[in-house]
Amino acid sequence: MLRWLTSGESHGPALVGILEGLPAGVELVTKDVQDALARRRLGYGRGARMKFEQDEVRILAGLRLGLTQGGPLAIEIANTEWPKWVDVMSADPVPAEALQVDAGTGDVREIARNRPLTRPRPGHADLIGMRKYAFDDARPVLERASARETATRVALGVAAAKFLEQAVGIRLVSHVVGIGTVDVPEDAALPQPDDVVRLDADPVRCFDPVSSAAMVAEIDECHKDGDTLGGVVEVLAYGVPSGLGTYVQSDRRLDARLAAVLMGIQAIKGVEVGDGFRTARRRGSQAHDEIVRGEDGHLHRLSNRAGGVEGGMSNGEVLRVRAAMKPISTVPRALATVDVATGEPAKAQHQRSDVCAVPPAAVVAEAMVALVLAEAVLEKFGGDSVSEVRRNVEGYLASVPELLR
Ligand SMILES: Cc1cc2nc3c(=O)[nH]c(=O)nc-3n(C[C@H](O)[C@H](O)[C@H](O)COP(=O)(O)O)c2cc1C
Ligand SMILES: C=C(O[C@@H]1CC(C(=O)O)=C[C@@H](OP(=O)(O)O)[C@H]1O)C(=O)O
Repeated sequence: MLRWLTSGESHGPALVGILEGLPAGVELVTKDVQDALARRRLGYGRGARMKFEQDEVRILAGLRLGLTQGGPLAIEIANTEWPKWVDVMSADPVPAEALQVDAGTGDVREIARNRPLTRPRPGHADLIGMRKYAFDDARPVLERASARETATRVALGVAAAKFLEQAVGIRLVSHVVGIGTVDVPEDAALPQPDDVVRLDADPVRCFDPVSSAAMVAEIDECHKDGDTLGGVVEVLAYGVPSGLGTYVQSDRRLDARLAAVLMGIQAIKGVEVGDGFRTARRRGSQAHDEIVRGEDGHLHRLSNRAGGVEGGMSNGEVLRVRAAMKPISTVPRALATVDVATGEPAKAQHQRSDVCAVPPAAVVAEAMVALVLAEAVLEKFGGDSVSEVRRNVEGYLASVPELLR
């Protein structure tokens, strides 16, 4: 059983992630996590915070001399901006003067940090979080609802991805297929895992240069208009053996589990497996992936519209899932709201924000797919060490009858 949990606030001293159930013997070093976190910070349209804030990674437990030990992996991601937040986010009570609106310095940023947030943003968690947890200030809501938390999921996802590659040969890659009104053409080439360097270099993590330029132009236009954008990301997993997940119980279906973790990412409002919504508009003869026996004697598909999942199980083709992200809710041209301290109409609170965070959402989605695949691999094959899992995978593949291969 693989399970994970994250903790931490957006402006707290550190985020912490725990991943339990990973076998021993996964090769992992701190730099692997740092590289993935750096990738999550990329993306044209990200706000000022991404420039000055640094993630400081410390692997606290579960790893020794570059190998997982079988115990829970604990990763801390400290925030270099913490000194500015020690009073506002202090775990223990602080003297009232420390929280006064300008704390005596006259610094506008400090005033903004200390001021109670009472003008909830439509589309963010502010209003309902205040109502539900009985807060008169949205600060605690946005601190935990913030997608800063996704840094932890990306860190844990690195460990899962390393396990998948080393034990099973599964490799993942993520990219952006839509921002605003710009979509990558349906017949555009799919990136391979080794294309990650090219994707990192693209301003919007898009594999199609023409679409990428149009996406950048749309972000520029939107920024000028004081507005924000969403889009669509895609995750591909190569080398997934068939038989992960099952049709026998709905909550054990691989597609259901992928959808749940993708929907669990902040601002994701839709998920597609394979051609998803496009498949729904096709006739059956154009929707499914016909089966043929190739010259090698093995069964092959003539297409992969299903995205590598049939009957809730991986079918051995490339796994392909998409997630749709709504536009950022902190809209600079602030939306109408009500100041809940006075009951008066107001403009929603806005200090700064990303204009578009679709590229980092792709990296987060990839991490979540890695975690679910690692969980499904361990469920199907079991094993307490990488070598044991590898042996079990090989044993299963060898046991598949000739005519079903
Ligand atoms: C990587 C990433 C970065 C985000 N950056 C911002 C941001 O700068 N400002 C903002 O208002 N929302 C941002 N969001 C979206 C909010 O976290 C999200 O809208 C909020 O949690 C409410 O979404 P929900 O209704 O899906 O929970 C970001 C989301 C992701 C995944
Ligand atoms: C810090 C990150 O993303 C943040 C996610 C976020 C939100 O509301 O989700 C709002 C922004 O923070 P702030 O409101 O402080 O400017 C983003 O910068 C990150 O991804 O590391």
